[in-house]
Amino acid sequence: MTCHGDDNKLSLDSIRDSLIRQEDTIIFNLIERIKFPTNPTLYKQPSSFNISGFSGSLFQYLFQETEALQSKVGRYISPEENPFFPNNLPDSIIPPTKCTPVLHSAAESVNVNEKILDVYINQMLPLFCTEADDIGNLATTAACDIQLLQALSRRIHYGKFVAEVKFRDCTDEYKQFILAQDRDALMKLLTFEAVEEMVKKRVAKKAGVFGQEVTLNDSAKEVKGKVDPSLVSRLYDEWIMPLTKLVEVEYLLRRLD
Ligand SMILES: C=C(O[C@@H]1C=C(C(=O)O)C=C[C@H]1O)C(=O)O
Repeated sequence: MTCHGDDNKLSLDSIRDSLIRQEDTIIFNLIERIKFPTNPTLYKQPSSFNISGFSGSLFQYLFQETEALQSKVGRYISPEENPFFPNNLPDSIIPPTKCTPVLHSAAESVNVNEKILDVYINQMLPLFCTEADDIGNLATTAACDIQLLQALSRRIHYGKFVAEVKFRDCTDEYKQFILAQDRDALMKLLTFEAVEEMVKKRVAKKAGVFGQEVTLNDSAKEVKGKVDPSLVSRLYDEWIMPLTKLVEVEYLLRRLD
């Protein structure tokens, strides 16, 4: 994890630049995941496969084991990373970094990964993937899921950094609504519709560019891209940005604790 430099360099522009760069990661991981069908067998609880001592789905098993291994090598030392299965994670063998904490200590209690996982399995996958099982590629499909879910989680929980900067820039305005525990007022104050419109347009454009088939035959006819740009824009509009703002509100409500 890179330190966010000294606090003076922390700005809304620098945070937004990171969100823009994270669009690439999300779109490329989405393109990789939708190579496979929904693979409902992966997420069926309890699993139709015999996983000794485990009652969840095959996907939960794979994801929990992956997070446990990543936790051992320090993934969750970074305030940018939030686990999907935070209970009983093993300690890191890597010592904590010497970065000056940017976020309020209450940031650790803001985790919307349960919502992210629910939306992902029940709404996103059926929207982007064909409904079928591909039993021969369960592990590869799950690996794509984990990469994409961690990219989505990192982006959505970046809302903590956005909220911290907005709080520092307009402390008095935010303080009055935090003390009143006024969620609606906080949501209104932190929302920038013009920025959201640019995000939706930019991710659609990126999806079109990143999803292109590249050939050496210049006369080849235009083929359908790997991912529907309008669906990527909808992903941001209906889930990613609202969940990011939810993280912002939840963080702000705890900012004066
Ligand atoms: C992330 C921000 O806060 C809100 C959420 C946005 C998003 O999720 O992309 C964009 C603008 C704001 O409505 C921001 O102001 O940049």
